[in-house]
Amino acid sequence: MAAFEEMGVLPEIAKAVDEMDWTLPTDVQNEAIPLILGGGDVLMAAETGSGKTGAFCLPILQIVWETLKDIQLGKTSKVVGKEASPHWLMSYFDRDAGLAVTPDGLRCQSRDPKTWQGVRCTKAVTGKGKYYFEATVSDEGLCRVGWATPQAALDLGTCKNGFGFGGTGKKSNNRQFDEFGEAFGLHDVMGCYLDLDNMEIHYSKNGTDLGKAFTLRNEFKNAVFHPAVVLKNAEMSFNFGATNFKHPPKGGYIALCDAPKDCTANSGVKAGGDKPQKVQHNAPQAIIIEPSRELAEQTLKQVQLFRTYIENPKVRDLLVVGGVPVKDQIAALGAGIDIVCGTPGRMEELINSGQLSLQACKFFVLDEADGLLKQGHERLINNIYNAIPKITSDGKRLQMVVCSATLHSFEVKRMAERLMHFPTWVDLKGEDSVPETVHHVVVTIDPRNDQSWHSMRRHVQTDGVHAKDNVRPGINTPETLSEAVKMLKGEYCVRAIDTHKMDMALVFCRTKLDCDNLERYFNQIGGGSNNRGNPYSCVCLHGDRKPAERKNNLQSFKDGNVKFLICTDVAARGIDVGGLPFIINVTLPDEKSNYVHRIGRVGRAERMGLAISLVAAVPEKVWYHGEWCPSRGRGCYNTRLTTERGCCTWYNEPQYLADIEEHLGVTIQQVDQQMKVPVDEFDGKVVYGERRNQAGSSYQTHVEQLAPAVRELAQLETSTQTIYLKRQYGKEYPWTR
Ligand SMILES: Nc1ncnc2c1ncn2[C@@H]1O[C@H](COP(=O)(O)OP(=O)(O)OP(=O)(O)O)[C@@H](O)[C@H]1O
Repeated sequence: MAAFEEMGVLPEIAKAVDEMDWTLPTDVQNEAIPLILGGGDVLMAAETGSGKTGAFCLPILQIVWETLKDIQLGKTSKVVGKEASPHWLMSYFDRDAGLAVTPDGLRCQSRDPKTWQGVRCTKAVTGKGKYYFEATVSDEGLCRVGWATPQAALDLGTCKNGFGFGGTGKKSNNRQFDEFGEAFGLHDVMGCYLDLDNMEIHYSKNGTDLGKAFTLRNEFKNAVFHPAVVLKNAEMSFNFGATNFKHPPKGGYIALCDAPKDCTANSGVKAGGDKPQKVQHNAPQAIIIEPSRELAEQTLKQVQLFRTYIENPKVRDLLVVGGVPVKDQIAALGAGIDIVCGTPGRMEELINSGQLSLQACKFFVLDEADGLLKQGHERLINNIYNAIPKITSDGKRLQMVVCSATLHSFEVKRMAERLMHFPTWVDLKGEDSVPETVHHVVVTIDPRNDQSWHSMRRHVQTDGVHAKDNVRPGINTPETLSEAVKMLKGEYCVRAIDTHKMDMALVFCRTKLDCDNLERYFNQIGGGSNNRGNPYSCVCLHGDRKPAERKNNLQSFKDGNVKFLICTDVAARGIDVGGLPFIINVTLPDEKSNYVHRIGRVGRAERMGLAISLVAAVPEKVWYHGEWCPSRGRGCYNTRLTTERGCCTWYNEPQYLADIEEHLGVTIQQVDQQMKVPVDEFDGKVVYGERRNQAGSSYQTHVEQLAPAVRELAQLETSTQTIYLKRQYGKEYPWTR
């Protein structure tokens, strides 16, 4: 049996995985897949390129398919068993689709803020007797509780057959709402009394009698009465008498579960029966949120590969990202969708407009969660979370999966504590770390020592922050040195490419303008963008490029049509380019976790990779357009500092480097201006982009290194034995000499 199947993965999915050449699960997959399949919340904090995407997509796809299969068959075996249960439970079948019932049948929840969602009990009383049950408000919201005949509308109290008492202090029957008792809310225990001998319905609140609410007309003489509730964005728990009541009834009332056999009736609604569960088309089972369009596309692609052999029913997925016409997404939602993967903005738009319903959602995934929080999406995450029913419509608990290579931030932990349900950390290192397959080095650029910029005839166009300053060789003002850093960085970047004969690399710049300038420079020195032999052929990926261009550029880089992808941090997280050998950081990110993500674009799936960071030894003045900048950078020439209401700041790279080193607990290897990486510095000679050589090329040097220690050990062993023999036998043996 294939390794993935042994973990409980469906054979159809395992076959697809096999065809992707994934013979063994990665460590994080080994831990996370069974946890998610088992129904747990998971925080996945494994390093970049360790296979986290598969670790959540695969089990989610499997559970979504299994649920669809159950719906297709009109039942789930577990629930059918419950419906036939001798106990008094809220019904799985006799309910509105947007209301969820816990597997024990004693708690109901609806998270639909707009419509009422109702449910009846599996059992009922009829004929004679006085019966009691308790309903406790276990989460804020609107609720109406009471008694209903099988003919009643699930929206209790809106037809003649349903009798309800609502939290606003109103009783209702046949749409007539009248003041009664008093309002009730969170934690209040409502006593519901049905007196079939005197044909009356009473209520109590926390043990205090509120009096008679209804007198039942003669037509109800032999009617069947089920406990019933209707909720709007609320939750109630029920006790039909299986456990001790909070406020035991007086006056001859008995618990419903003690009702004599001849006075009880069962619900007529069964699985696949006259009221099949409605499937809401625009209500997917899984919502996956990604911080960028590219990442959302990539994750959905993974789902699509996994579902290659999944049939009958098929699992339908949808990409929900901005920058493309929303009408296609609405049409797809209307036709029926099971898994939605997208970016926060468009997702919010569709949810708020009611086009995307969260009623059937059972998986809420936040990929690159720390990135989403840093982008300011906490409010949106909370809103979505609050709108999803915490108990899914088939009685299971909502599962949350949160992942990133850098999850160890206070914000993520706080969010996890608030939203997740006893999450398990799948965290192989316990801290943010760099995979062994990533070699990372820094090159210091010091224009005071390297004065080649004095006589540069051609250089990358700089970003213009010093346009109004007097900068020229010979005066070592901070502004001149800053301008020199910008000029030198272009040269060092080209030198890194030449030295390592790079023909595929991601190049990270700080701003969109820096990306555009570097792209132009690469094309200039390489003979133009149309030159097929351009050794520096490149495209850009950043937020100012149109979605279609971004998509094409990423694809042509992945396909090897261009050698370099010059990008901002938009491509730092998650982007997976198979076997990418190199990245260059033209400027270090000011956010230390982004360093981990950027360099993690190499060294993925056991391939070796090299990351070179160019670090200025002197401060560099750079653009910093905040919300105070009216154009947010476009055509902005305000070169004053932010402290003077301007849009520039001094960037201190040595400080950022120190922060990154402290965060990772390592000193990053420095290399000289020629950027040669010593071959024995890491684990022997490696070929970047190729698979990691576990014992191959470095084996020889290992033997040489260990030989003296082994010789010493052998000598110690000999002398120990000699001493033993001498002591034991008191004379020298010839072979011990
Ligand atoms: N079991 C496996 N066997 C072989 N390759 C795998 C396996 N799992 C994942 N991969 C490959 O490893 C690469 C990295 O996987 P993935 O993109 O899921 O990493 P990640 O942990 O999400 O990284 P990041 O933190 O950068 O987003 C992908 O190319 C993927 O196809």
